[in-house]
Amino acid sequence: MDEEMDEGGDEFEYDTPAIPARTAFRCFWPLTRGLRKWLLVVWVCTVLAALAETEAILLFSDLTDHALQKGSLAAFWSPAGTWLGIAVAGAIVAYCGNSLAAWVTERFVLRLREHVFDHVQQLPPHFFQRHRQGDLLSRLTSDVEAIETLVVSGLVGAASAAFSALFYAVAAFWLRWDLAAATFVLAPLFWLAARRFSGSIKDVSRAGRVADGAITSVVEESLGNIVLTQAYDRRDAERRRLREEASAWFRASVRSTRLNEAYEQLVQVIETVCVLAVIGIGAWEISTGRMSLGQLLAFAAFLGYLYPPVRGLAQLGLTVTAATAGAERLIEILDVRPSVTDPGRPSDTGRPDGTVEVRGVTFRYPGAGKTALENLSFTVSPGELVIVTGPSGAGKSTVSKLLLRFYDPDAGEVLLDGVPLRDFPLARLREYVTLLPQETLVLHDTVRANIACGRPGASDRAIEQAARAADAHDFIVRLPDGYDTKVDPNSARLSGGQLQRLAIARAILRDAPVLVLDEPTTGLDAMAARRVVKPLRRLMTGRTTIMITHDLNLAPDADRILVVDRGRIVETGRHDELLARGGAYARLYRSQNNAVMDTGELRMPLWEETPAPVPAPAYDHGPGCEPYPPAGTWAGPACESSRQPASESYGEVPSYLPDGRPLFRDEEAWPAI
Ligand SMILES: Nc1ncnc2c1ncn2[C@@H]1O[C@H](COP(=O)(O)OP(=O)(O)OP(=O)(O)O)[C@@H](O)[C@H]1O
Repeated sequence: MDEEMDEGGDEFEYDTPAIPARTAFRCFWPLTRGLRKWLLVVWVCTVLAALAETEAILLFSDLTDHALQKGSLAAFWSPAGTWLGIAVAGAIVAYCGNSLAAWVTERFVLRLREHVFDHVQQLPPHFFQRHRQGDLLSRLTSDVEAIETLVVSGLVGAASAAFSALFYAVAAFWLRWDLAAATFVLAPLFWLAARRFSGSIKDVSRAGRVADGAITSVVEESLGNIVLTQAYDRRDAERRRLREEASAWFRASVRSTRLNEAYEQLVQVIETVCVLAVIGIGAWEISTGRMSLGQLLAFAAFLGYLYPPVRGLAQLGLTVTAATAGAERLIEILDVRPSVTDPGRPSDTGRPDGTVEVRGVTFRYPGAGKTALENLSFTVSPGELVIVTGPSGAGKSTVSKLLLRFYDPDAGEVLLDGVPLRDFPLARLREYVTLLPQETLVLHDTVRANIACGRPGASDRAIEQAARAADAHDFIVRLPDGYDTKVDPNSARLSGGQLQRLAIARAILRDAPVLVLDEPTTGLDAMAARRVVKPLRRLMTGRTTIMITHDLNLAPDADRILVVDRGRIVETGRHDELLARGGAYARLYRSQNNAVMDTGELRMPLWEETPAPVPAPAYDHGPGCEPYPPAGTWAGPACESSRQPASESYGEVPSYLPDGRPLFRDEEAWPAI
């Protein structure tokens, strides 16, 4: 991240705050809307199943005392029949309840995942720059499942366990209240044991989740950079990185198992103490004739049934505590607000003509120390091509982010046909303003779907016309399945230039009145860049185009060029005017011409370079700013040889190619589609 980020602090880079389970539960409970009646049914089923068990135990006591002890078969049939009936009914109820519980649980997970995913998709670009992708993935997958344990299974489990425990306890008290009271004295031991372990289990589970996210991040980053890894033989370094994160996960995982196991064994011991107490007291009661064997066995059975829910309740506390660690990580993301939202009262203007006005815009990235744009103003009329250029870090891409309304300016306004962007519903605004970003974005889908996402529902004919206009049709039909060939972001099947032409076809199909092109030829080799220029021209025809670029080959065609530096416009004019002025643009242009040739024959022979010792005049940004360019950064050594008085070198700028073709608008109009 940039220096200013460090100065300003990072709004996303803090430890995940600890949240009590109750708060986490309240945060996600609203998502159970519509499912709550089913939760109630699940709960009723659980209660009925517990009632059936209770009745079965009482019947068992009856059978022991009347059929077994007295050896009477006649006393067997009636309670046995009732028992069987209750067991079958209980089984059906339990089956229905458990199946319904699984349905409710999965629906909740589905809903939660969509909710978080939808939220994440609205977050501003800097959120993704400051969060590791792998960590986000882990939050969207395993942490989402953890919340389910907290909200749905946790709730149903707690209610079922509480009611089962209550029934068995009431039945035990009903059988022998004094014996029950004696054993219940030991019940708090379960609670004490759970309490003793809960803090450590939460810590270890939090550490495990963080490590899990880190592992996914390392794997994701490493595979994403596989060429770098292999070319620089970074396998050991990457393995070490993975090992570090995996070791953290290993430690957390082993510790978690140890804690859970220690808790389990402790509970077993407590249970044994309780059972022995019951048998001891029971033996004494039978010896004094105050209790029958059937009663003692039934009592022991109730205890046997009572402990799992009591234990479950205590265990549930631990599970919920562990799940809270996942909830904290999700809440941290859900608390990040999107930087822009739909207007309360959207403007109802129709399709705009495409006049874009940036009026006195100042903008600073959230958490950044310095402003990225400072009082920026310019207007682009429908059909005009304006190039925004300038040195790296000047604020060019930030302009594109404001034009697409990824952010709102801190001061000033961006307007489309005189209407502030914040008054357009976001979906409509992005129909009117199309971005062709620097990195070619490809969906994991067919070529056809990749183009069609410019205008969902477009006919095959329209898709093909767009592909033809983007000079993509020919290579598409040569693909194994033509338009139905699957491509993906890492596809080696298409070259950078082909992917770019696919993106152009998509933009042509979208047919927006305003186009924002962010470095459309950057990263392409000379041949590929040349093949992209024609389709680009077709795309731009008749639209308001704002092209952000370092590559000044298209500059002669621009109606205006804005040179931006440190967030301000430092020069504006047409290509030839600016060259003639001999200021920042001229130096930029000259430095580019002296740099690596990147678009081959597109580069125009603008002047004969004659070495001259005259230093380039410094550009003054105003009070407090360094002269432009700062020594040694702007017009580097490559420019030294070509510095010369502006009037001499840029007086006559050719506007035709050597072969007589005019620069840029040299094409026949492309038929509209
Ligand atoms: N997400 C961000 N958070 C904080 N500062 C940022 C962020 N993105 C960019 N900046 C800063 O804002 C300034 C303008 O950045 P911007 O990306 O607009 O420059 P640029 O002119 O497009 O550069 P380049 O030509 O290298 O792409 C730079 O100082 C940059 O460090």
